Amino acid sequence: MSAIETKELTKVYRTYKKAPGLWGAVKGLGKRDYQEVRAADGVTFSIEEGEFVGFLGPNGAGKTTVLKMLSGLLNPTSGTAQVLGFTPWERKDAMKRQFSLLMGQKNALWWDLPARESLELNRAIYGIERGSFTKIVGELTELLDCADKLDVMVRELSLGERMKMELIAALLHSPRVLFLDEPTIGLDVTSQKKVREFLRHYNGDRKIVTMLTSHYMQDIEELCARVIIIDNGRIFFDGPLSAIIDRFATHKIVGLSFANGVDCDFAGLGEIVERTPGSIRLKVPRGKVAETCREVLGACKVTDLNVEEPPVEEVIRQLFHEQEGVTAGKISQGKTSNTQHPTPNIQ
Ligand SMILES: Nc1ncnc2c1ncn2[C@@H]1O[C@H](COP(=O)(O)OP(=O)(O)OP(=O)(O)O)[C@@H](O)[C@H]1O
Repeated sequence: MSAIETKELTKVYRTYKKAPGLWGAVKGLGKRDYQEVRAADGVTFSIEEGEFVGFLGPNGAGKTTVLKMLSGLLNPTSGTAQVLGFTPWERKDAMKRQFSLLMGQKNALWWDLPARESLELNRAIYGIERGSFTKIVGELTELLDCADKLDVMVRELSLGERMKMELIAALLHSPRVLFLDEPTIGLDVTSQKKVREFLRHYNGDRKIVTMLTSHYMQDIEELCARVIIIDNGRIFFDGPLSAIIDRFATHKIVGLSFANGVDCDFAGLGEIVERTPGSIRLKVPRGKVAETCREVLGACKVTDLNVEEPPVEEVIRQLFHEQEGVTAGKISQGKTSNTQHPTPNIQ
């Protein structure tokens, strides 16, 4: 059995749509208009023990909603899910002891207490023995390099230090499944790197199932072999990160070097993305690479030529940008984006 399995998992939020102003409030007392938001729409996937999966999508795609259902914080509208054999929204203690959800935008630690006190509270809640507690906190603080911050009030910690403490709190009971919702959000580059290194080490060591959402592509590139991409509540890609380029990249980068400086006219051959006195890099549609290379070699004195794939980060950003354009287009045409669900046009 897979560690996580969902079938047609769907969540429809029903929200009250208030007309503006005082008159709107009065009218709302009598008749209410509701709007439906289909935040997760038939989400189906499975994740095996030990996998580290990136869960990607533009803002409002439905990532947090799915993670909340998998953590038992939300009941679905329909569909099923199993986490370590449990139905999450039944909120069984046995499941609670085996998973953790860390939300980068929310605090799990007491703001006005040192982190150590919150960890002590979690120790009592999970019934962790004093000896194991001391060992686990010692190991995690050493790995995250933050032992000297355990007795500082949480509100006095920097964002990066606080996130390290949040990670320790999330891992104190040695969960088998970890849901991370933007754990590096707002962190400086050094803290992001430290958190990534820690997560890689921890997952490698413990083979813990990890699902990670992040808007920082470096997190995904460095940590996740597999990615699931969601938009408008629907999954439209599930596979190896490396396959994203094959499937979605629309162009390649052709690099050219010249002995006597760049002396050719590149108009019409492709978009120039970089230019130096002796070289040029062109963004060329995938289907035209061979033809472009032939033309350039025939017309210019080229000393070196190479063809590169675009960075995966750029491909994903472009993908999301296009998706957001599609959604914005729908809104501007007067349609409600979340109640109409054509499969994204890149399926
Ligand atoms: N409690 C709620 N009530 C009504 N609508 C909600 C609620 N929570 C989320 N939504 C809507 O559901 C959709 C999905 O939201 P969700 O937070 O799951 O997206 P997300 O992919 O996590 O986005 P982000 O990357 O911006 O955090 C959005 O349109 C959002 O406005």
